[in-house]
Amino acid sequence: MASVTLESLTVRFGGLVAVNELDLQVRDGELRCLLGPNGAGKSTTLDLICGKTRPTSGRILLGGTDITTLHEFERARHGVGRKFQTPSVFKDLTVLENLEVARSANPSFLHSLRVFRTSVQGRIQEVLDLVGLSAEVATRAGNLSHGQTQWLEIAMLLIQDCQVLLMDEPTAGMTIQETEQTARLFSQLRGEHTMIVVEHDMSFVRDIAETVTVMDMGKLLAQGTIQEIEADPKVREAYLADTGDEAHA
Ligand SMILES: Nc1ncnc2c1ncn2[C@@H]1O[C@H](COP(=O)(O)OP(=O)(O)OP(=O)(O)O)[C@@H](O)[C@H]1O
Repeated sequence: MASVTLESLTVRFGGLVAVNELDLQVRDGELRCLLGPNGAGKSTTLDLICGKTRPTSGRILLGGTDITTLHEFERARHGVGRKFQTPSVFKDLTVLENLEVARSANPSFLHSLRVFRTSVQGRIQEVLDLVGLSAEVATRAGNLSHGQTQWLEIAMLLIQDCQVLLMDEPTAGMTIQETEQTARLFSQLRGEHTMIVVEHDMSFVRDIAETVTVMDMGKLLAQGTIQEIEADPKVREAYLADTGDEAHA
């Protein structure tokens, strides 16, 4: 079970309440889009879930387990993976070497046994196929395109068996083709992983969205299908007018 539940989650930075009594429930295997204007608290919410930031109050549950007080590395061991806006791949290593390093960053008992090496290699191949990097195994990560670098970083989370994928603006800087390929990848990951995706690209959100959550000033502003969200006057006022995307709403 990898559902994510936030209960009245709050974090203060001095006088600023960046996330304010946020309640959120994301089902096991769901792909949830998180929208909102700049400074709404979206990235901070991901920081709270992965353990980079500690809440002032409230609870975070993974499945039935309260992970609120766990350190970031302990949450990673529970399968929580975070992809930041700036990719953190090793540029001097090949695609394959990056995946091997990622795999060894989360060693399990079975992983270290020789007999399982073939299955690890099989899994690496499976992940490479999934993210579309099979032809690039020997390419230095520094020579990948921007989109390929993002996919490699996602592959590094998948190879660590992350059940929960927290993605912060995964398509930022991508070409239209790369964005479309990322939408296809996310559709394949849906059902297998619980995903929370912060995005500003509304056409991408329309392609991938099931339920959309909109935040504003640290609070939940609206939640529903993309059609409901785009028709919601509160959302149009607080957010969509800013994205230049209101014509589609
Ligand atoms: N470590 C921190 N210390 C102090 N203030 C912070 C910290 N992290 C975030 N903030 C503030 O909290 C608020 C929410 O920031 P956050 O980055 O979560 O917004 P966001 O919705 O992700 O915005 P954007 O779409 O611009 O990335 C902002 O006012 C930000 O300046």
